[in-house]
Amino acid sequence: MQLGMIGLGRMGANLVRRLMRAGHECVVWDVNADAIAALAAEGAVAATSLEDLAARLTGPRNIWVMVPAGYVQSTVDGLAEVLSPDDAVIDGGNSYYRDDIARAAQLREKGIHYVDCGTSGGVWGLDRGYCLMIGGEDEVVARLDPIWRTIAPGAGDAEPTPGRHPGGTAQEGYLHCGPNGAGHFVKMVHNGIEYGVMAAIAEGLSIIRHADAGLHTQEIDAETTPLRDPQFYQYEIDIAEVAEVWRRGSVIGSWLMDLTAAALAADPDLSSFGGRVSDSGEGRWTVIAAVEEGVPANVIQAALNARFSSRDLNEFQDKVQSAQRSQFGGHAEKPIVEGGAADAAATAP
Ligand SMILES: O=C(O)[C@H](O)[C@@H](O)[C@H](O)[C@H](O)COP(=O)(O)O
Repeated sequence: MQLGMIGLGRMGANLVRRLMRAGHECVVWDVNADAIAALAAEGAVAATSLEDLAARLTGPRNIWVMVPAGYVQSTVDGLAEVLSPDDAVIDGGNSYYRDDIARAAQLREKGIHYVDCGTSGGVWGLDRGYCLMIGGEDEVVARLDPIWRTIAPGAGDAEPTPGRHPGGTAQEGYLHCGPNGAGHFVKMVHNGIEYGVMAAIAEGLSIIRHADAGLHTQEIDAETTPLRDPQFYQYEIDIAEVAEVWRRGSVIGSWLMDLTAAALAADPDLSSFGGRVSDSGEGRWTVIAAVEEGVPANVIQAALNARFSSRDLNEFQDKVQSAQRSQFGGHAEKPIVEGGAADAAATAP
């Protein structure tokens, strides 16, 4: 099948490679001419502009957009000018589902189809395949089935889910979730879950890493809150090895655990990271949806807040709390002791 690809960054380029490996023809365009040339050298058809991309595709055209979030709308606007009725635009990025609904309506006025596709798998997807969460009209989603089937992982050697009625595409790694926006809605929540799982693994490993706190009590001067029971925190446990053993048959073994173990094996102290955890919006949107639906989402919201705190966005409110303690009790902030127990108030009056 023929597909146009706009945006040849890590995700877009690897999608093209995976499609070409399976014999699909890809016509590619990017603002970066080097990225186009690299894929052309691997067999893709190079386009020189949006107009040229459209001219090189046979109708009805199918064009996948894989550009940074801030460029999706301008790309859709540009495509609206060069495409024809029954052509289809697929947004494979992490767009907000409400934007999908608006973009689908915008293109529908010209008879152009819009499909939102949450694409999970990151830089590993070229070989592992990408999990696809799709939103759009039935007919156009069905027409793109050869594309979904190629990009998705397939059933592979995963055992069928016991008790599940066989059939459908979910077992192949792609799912038509509903009308426009539904694909990105499911991907949004997927990423919210991702925040929670990541945070839980990170917190657990940090608790184990600090299980040596009782060995450092002598370094803590009288100004700090003492560790209440230092005899219970005498463990120097290699967390890289813990992450590794958790990969082997444990309940919490997962791809995120695999990646965590790989990161710790490469750099046990994670010294190349500053610990300021970014976010691209998906967690915020998940929490907004949860609030608007009235659904408790304690874990996801806490994980999102932890990301904000990691970037010192809590700094002023924490100063306010220290000021309040100072005001009502004359309490001073205690110094932070490297390697000591967290400044718990367990023994403080
Ligand atoms: O499923 C995936 O492959 C990932 O979720 C992918 O989509 C991306 O790595 C996140 O969007 C990062 O999101 P944050 O920047 O919000 O952590």
